[in-house]
Amino acid sequence: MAGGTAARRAKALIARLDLTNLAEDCSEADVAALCDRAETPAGPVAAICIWPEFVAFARRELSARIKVATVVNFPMGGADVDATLAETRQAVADGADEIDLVVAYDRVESDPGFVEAQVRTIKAHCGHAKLKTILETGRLFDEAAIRTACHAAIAGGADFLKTSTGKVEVNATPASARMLLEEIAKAGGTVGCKPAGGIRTFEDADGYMRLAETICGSDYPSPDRFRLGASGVLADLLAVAAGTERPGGKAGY
Ligand SMILES: O=C[C@H](O)COP(=O)(O)O
Repeated sequence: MAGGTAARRAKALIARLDLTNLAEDCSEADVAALCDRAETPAGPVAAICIWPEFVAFARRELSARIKVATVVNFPMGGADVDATLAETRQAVADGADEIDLVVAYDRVESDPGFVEAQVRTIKAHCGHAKLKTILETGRLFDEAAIRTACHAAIAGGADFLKTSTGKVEVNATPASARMLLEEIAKAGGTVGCKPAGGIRTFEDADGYMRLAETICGSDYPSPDRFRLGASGVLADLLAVAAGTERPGGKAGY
């Protein structure tokens, strides 16, 4: 790949990044540092993704051009719908622009209608906020279950399909992202896609954007339709964008 191309793609990936800190011990100081990092030398990231208790603080810290995303029913996906609804309402009232909902993934195979209804109910209370549905693909039994989860979330009105929480053994994989993108394409290509979890390098990130371009078309992965959820890829993307030495001693482009 030519250097200029890699640098351009790294910048494009930064503009599509949900810069994440969902560490158990995340503090307000960590969120303040995340807000600072979100305005990068290569331009702003798309969003930061943080725990709900930090949404109001982050909204005050960040310029309006960077979205605040938060998580509900996270990470297990097992809370009842009323509890998730309360979390969602509070997050929206606090200024969240995007809600990342863990769907009831353990019910996908036995009762996909429950997942569809869960998504529809939460979506109805998102107001202006976009709803990203975390399918936790690494915990779904097989390809058929992943595709069923996609159908349920899309039917429920999801704005995005997101692969993973980043909290289980198997997070985003090219195979799972491909399934999400294929189902999005079949449904008309308007729903967004967010591979998340375990994305650490420019090559990982760019591979997902290339998949999106291949499956949904070169115009598909705009920042309002394609995101990457990652806590640990920004430094590598910045190094590739700037043509400087990459973390871990990888050769620069
Ligand atoms: O939603 C995004 C994920 O939680 C981030 O996972 P990661 O820490 O493996 O990058």
